[in-house]
Amino acid sequence: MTLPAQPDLDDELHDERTHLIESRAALGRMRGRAESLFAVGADVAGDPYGAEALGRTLSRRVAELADDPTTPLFFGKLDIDEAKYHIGRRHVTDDAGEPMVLDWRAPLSQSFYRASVRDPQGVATRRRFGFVKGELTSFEDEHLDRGEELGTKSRILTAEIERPRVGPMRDIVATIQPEQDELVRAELEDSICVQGAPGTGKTAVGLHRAAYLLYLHRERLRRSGVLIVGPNTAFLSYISAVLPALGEVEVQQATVDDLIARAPVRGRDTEAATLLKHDPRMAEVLRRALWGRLGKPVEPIMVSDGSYRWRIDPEPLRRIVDEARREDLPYTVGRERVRARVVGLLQRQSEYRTGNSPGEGWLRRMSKIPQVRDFLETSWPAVTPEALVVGLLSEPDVLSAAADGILTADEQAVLLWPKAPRTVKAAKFSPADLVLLDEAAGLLERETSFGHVVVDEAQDLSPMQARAIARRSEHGSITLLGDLAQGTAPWAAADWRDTLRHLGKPDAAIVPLTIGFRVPAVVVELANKLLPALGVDVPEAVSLRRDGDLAIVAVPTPSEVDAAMLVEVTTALEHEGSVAVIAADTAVDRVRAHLATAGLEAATPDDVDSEARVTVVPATIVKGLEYDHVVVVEPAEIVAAEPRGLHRLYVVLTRAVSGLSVVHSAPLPGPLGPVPVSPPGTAALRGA
Ligand SMILES: Nc1ncnc2c1ncn2[C@@H]1O[C@H](COP(=O)(O)OP(=O)(O)OP(=O)(O)O)[C@@H](O)[C@H]1O
Repeated sequence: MTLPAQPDLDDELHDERTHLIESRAALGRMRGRAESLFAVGADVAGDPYGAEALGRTLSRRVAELADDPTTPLFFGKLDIDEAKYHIGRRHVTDDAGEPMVLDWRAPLSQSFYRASVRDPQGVATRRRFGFVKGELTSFEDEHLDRGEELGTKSRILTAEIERPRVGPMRDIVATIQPEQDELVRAELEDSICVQGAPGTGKTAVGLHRAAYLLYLHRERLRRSGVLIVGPNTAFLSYISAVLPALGEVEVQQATVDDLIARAPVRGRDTEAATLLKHDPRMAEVLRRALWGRLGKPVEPIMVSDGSYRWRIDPEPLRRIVDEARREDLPYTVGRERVRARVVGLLQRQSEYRTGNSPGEGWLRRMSKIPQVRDFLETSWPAVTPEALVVGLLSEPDVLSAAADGILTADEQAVLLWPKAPRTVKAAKFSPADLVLLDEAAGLLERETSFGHVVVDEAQDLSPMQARAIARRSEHGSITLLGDLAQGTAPWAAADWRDTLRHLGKPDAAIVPLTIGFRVPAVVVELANKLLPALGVDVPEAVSLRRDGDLAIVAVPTPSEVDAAMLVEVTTALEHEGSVAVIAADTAVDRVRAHLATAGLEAATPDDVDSEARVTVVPATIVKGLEYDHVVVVEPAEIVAAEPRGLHRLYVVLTRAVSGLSVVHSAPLPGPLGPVPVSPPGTAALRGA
């Protein structure tokens, strides 16, 4: 490793700074050219549609070329076969088109992440740059050709992961680790499932994979789209800046609830009904309820057409219905096919008798005549997802016919609404009904499929939610990210194969990530005590971080908890970085009020741009988030609040980047046991 301390190194640093200034200027010119093209775009495009499309492309290009002066334009350099390549966030070329900075996703850049002494990939020297607020301040060389390799001991990697956290998530392009890079650069066709302990970089990997795939398959994925699914809006706003910083401005982000929100939620369910509605058996019940609506044609179709009479007997009608049914099409598509075939039979009779081919108008008229409409209404009736679900949940006969042999009588009773709504429109759907509506909609019509879907915190997907995502990725691939130990939903997965099956990707590879970049070793050690009680088989996290503090603060009575919390918050505020107070949901208002009386206004977790340094976060929202210092209030209360409370506590205890304080008056939940007081890091037991 070399540091820029000697004169020749200073010269090198100077040269690198010059290259940075010149690259920024070149990027500015690229952007200028894109902006002037954008300005004249409307004039050169031949028609309004062309102008619109061109305008969109050019404005996207302008946005992609934005330069953020606070982040380095390049962060690394490769010395390969005497040639030198700077690696950065996007391609920058000089006026002659010669590369000044290579995009980190370019094939050549892969060696920056993967080359090693054992497999140098032609790299003689790998250089990493240290930056402060966009200013180049240092560099670090590994002369692979001389057997020098730093791995995770890189000073620049250490500085990056120990950096105090503030605000939203940042990209990790400068320090992606080899095992992460393999996932980021996996083929578009490959669906993968990443099982990783807290802070192992799953979210980071998923977002960088999206950016990588968009780079490599730009046109294809722009057409089909890339979707990121996260657990809640606080999480989505936390990650929202990462892809734009990588130049990707068109990726959709949504929660599963957003995806399936086809009706307003106005109703509630019992816990038992919610569970049942998320059960994959409901897919079969709905399927039967829908297809059970088909009727056997018994009447002929007889049509008077001017001086002609056409007739189709029940037998050919039955054949048409049976054949269309066997084709296994979405219900609505099948219905239209039946209509078209019936009209086709009428057309053939007409051609045979008149010797002429009837025109478009005749065909349209025949497809709408009452006889054809009535036939369809009895043998393949029109239905909406809402009508199907309302029928199932409010008509005992419909439910028992569809659920026979699938749901017990008791289960059916749990599902049935006490009173049927007067009309389908008046139905009050619960959140769980929305998964049924989405399933029903998927039976009726095919969803458009994204080219790639990244699903974060996937351990909490119910089978029915997984099916909703499967419908949106039928022709695409998936990156599934999660940690079975962090499963808090009642239907949380115990085995990734089950989730993958529901997602329609049963053969996806399951890949572990085990190096923790967030949580200090002393805190990981505490959280890991919960693992044996969580009932899942996952590898423990191994923290890269030797720094960090843990304090367990015991107070004698509940009334003293808030005061102790305030002391921890105030102490944490003496250091750089964000501070979060995480409490049981029911305690959040009280905690917030206590902070306010001390003059500390606290932000809410979805307000990532807030000036406030302290955020109060309900335990149920904190999944996927991280804060520099975390104060956990009364763990026993967090555990008691829900059936999978220990899993929730595991999530809560693994949010801290530099320090964790646990404040309690009730005994700590069993598995936490005695607290470590020895190195690594510092752990302290405080108490009144
Ligand atoms: N290669 C890396 N270099 C620098 N920082 C990294 C790297 N990988 C991950 N990190 C950082 O570690 C932290 C945790 O990453 P991330 O949130 O992606 O983990 P996760 O596995 O999704 O965690 P959780 O299970 O808690 O949701 C983030 O601050 C991220 O930027």
